Amino acid sequence: MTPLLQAEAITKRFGATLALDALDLAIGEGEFFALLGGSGSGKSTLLRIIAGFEAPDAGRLLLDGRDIGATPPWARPVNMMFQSYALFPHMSVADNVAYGLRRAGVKRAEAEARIAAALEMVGLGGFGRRRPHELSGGQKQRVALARSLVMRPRLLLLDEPLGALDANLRERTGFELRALQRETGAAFVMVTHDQEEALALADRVALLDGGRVAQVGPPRAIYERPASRFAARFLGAANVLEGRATAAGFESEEAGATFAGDLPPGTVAVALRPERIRIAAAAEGPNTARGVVEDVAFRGDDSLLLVRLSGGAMLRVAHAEEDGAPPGRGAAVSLAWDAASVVALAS
Ligand SMILES: Nc1ncnc2c1ncn2[C@@H]1O[C@H](COP(=O)(O)OP(=O)(O)OP(=O)(O)O)[C@@H](O)[C@H]1O
Repeated sequence: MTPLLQAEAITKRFGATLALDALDLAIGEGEFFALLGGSGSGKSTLLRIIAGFEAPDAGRLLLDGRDIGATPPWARPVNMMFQSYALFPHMSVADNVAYGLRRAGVKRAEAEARIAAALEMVGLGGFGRRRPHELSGGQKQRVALARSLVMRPRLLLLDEPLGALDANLRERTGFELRALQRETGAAFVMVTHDQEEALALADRVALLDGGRVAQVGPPRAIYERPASRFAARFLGAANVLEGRATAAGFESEEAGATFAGDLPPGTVAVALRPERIRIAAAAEGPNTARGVVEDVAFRGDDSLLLVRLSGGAMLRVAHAEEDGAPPGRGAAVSLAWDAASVVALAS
């Protein structure tokens, strides 16, 4: 099957800055896709290139297998919802939503029906006559969404769609975005720097680093199996321990531990999630370590322990509430984990 959108070796420079570095990506029909990365990783630049607001220096952009490099933004079946929402303050909600339809020459009766349906879809039926300043932040965002959806794009680009919302509204809006995506059947491509948001919402996540895709896959797969030190640290803040592969497994001097498991020869480091480490009665053999608790932070469901290992490395350990009171600061602890929890990193 041809993917809806393919980016092939897209490169973009701004002066001396390489914003996108021969980036490859494929997005499927009706997929909820997240572009995740830190500041300056190239997320917004990629979004703007897909929308057609920016031209790449090299590489191709294909939609349904056809090159759309020369297609102007308005002629692409793509719509972008900006982080600022970019509503026209002097226009009513309905006129804001109507804007694209007018420009596309859609007849009045059809336009009115589509505007009403789009406002209904985002839960703003009856708000058509209001002005943007008479709306809350969440409602403004819905208007911006309705304005995009009314154009029936095949691909909707969302720049930090939850960024301006408070914590309560973020969760609700996240679920609503997914429902809208299923309802419309459009592919959604969301930019975010928030890994939790990307993992929670997207069918697939591309982790960007320095203008390249560091890893791409379904949330669970990239969370459970980060491929590199960067991915392991970025996604769920795993512990990353350096060492070398030996006959016994993977020896980490800084951990004072040997990691045994399914570790390929090219392993340069291992990742171990805080919630996969348990306090043990004793530390003997592989997949165990000793250390001293340096600090404890209560987090509700669990406590996060900072444990200084005998080899010198600091390990983050999640101690579940149901396992009783966590050891206190200064306590000497033995730690253990299952071989299956050790993730081999090749770079
Ligand atoms: N118009 C521009 N002129 C010069 N440099 C730019 C321009 N747009 C982006 N850049 C640079 O390109 C790189 C990628 O920027 P981009 O905005 O795509 O990153 P981002 O991942 O979206 O970051 P953020 O999360 O901070 O928005 C950055 O180093 C940025 O400074």
